Amino acid sequence: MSQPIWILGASGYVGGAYQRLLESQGVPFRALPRTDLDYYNVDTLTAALKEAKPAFLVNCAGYTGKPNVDACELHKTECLLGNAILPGVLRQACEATGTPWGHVSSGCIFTGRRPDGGGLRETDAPNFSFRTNNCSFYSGSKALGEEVLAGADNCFIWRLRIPFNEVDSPRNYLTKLMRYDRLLEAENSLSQLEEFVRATWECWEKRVPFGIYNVTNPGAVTTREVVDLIKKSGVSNKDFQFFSSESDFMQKAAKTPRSNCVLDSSKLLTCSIVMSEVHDAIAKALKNWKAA
Ligand SMILES: NC(=O)C1=CN([C@@H]2O[C@H](COP(=O)(O)OP(=O)(O)OC[C@H]3O[C@@H](n4cnc5c(N)ncnc54)[C@H](OP(=O)(O)O)[C@@H]3O)[C@@H](O)[C@H]2O)C=CC1
Ligand SMILES: Cc1cn([C@H]2C[C@H](O)[C@@H](COP(=O)(O)OP(=O)(O)O[C@H]3O[C@@H](C)C(=O)[C@@H](O)[C@H]3O)O2)c(=O)[nH]c1=O
Repeated sequence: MSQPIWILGASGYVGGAYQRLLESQGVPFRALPRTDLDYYNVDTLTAALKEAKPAFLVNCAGYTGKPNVDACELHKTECLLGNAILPGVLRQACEATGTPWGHVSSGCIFTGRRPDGGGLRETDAPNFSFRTNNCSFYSGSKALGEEVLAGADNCFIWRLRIPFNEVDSPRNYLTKLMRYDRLLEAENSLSQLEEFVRATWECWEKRVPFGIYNVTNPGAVTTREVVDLIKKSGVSNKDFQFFSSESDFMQKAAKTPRSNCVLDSSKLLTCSIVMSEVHDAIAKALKNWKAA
């Protein structure tokens, strides 16, 4: 029998969804918190991988900032360690031991769309990063994390983007929109959390080629469209107020700019990994809305 899958960052929002998925599929796994294994130490991690020989490692560990990425502006060391250094440590240890693995990256290393109006692809260079000097510290650190993984053997880079599902929670994009006093009008790709983890797991199950994948629900949605879906569902009938512009948002509610972007997720589809259309996924979450 193959060895259990390892999950780093299993105690987090994304890692929790991974645990639920593997549990539901009866796939043996080990959740490895930092307190049990110092996975930032390349020698410690390499030795542990050599001994346990996991069939696959999923990296859901990273530094996101709480309640949102504004906090990364105040915790730059943690942010760099979790998002830029850690992927390099994992690469070194996984390459040394021949361990296949997947890394949860973020679509927030992009802004806007492609110049031709299409969604940003896996082949496009990040345009919201320290290199382009227009980003939040969080986005810059995630783009560095991808740079560190360029050309890595045996590695998937999965880009998640503003997760949501049907469970009311401060980490859920739908909850955030219902709780913020005022909203930023923007166009974005989003990832339904359970569809994201299922799609990433399918990458490994189907042995699709290693490399970068945009793991977002096909299509794009504006904040106003999401608000309309919320109202239509009856989950909230709040009188939603909007900022007059991005600079109004920056002045009144944010410490650092946000990435608003549209990703093209067709590469995933070419591997026969299907996610539902984004408006449908939001409507479904709202239809099944429940307390945490
Ligand atoms: N949530 C989001 O909106 C999005 C998240 N992502 C990415 O997904 C990954 C997981 O995010 P999410 O689950 O939301 O994050 P959480 O903060 O909920 O969980 C992250 C987990 O990472 C581990 N960890 C390792 N180093 C650190 C550190 N320095 N500070 C804090 N936690 C650390 C912890 O697990 P333990 O203590 O068990 O080791 C923690 O539970 C991150 O890489 C993030 O960049 C990408 C796009 C959107
Ligand atoms: C603070 C704030 C945000 N917003 C908008 C901005 C943005 O479009 C959306 C989410 O912004 P937040 O500040 O809540 O979340 P933020 O921390 O920017 O979320 C990001 O987290 C990291 C971990 C990622 O990787 C990103 O993909 C994304 O999910 O809500 C408002 O409308 N009003 C507000 O008052």
